[in-house]
Amino acid sequence: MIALGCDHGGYPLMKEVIAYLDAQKIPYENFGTYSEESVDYPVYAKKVAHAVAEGKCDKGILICGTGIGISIAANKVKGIRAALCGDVFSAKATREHNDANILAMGARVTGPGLALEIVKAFLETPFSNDERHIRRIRQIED
Ligand SMILES: O=C(CO)[C@H](O)[C@H](O)[C@H](O)COP(=O)(O)O
Repeated sequence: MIALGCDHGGYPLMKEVIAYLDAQKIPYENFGTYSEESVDYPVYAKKVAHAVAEGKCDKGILICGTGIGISIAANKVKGIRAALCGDVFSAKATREHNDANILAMGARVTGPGLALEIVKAFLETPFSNDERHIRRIRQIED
């Protein structure tokens, strides 16, 4: 189950992400927002981060205008490793190396074609389980 959240700046891209998940039959829970009416991104970052940190959802996708504010907010929740990605290499690497559990993107930065490739890479790439990466993740947690 994928937890979804965005602000008004991220909403146009979130619609594309939802269409992609529907087409791929990937289950999700949408925590909003649900329109382009102005809202505050920390509200949605918190909902998605808690759903992931508490194990109700396996991973999350957060989108705001740049992806910066919403990823900063999500990373305040213990157990969350939110990665702002604007390219496929980073999306793959953050799964393999950081075991990132939330993907953040910027709808005013990244176009929909690339964004969906980033989503695909993030959702399909497993954590490497490499000892050095496990050690570093533990250091982040500490
Ligand atoms: O938090 C952000 C910047 O780091 C996001 O891009 C927000 O979506 C953005 O700040 C919203 O801006 P707006 O002028 O209120 O639309």
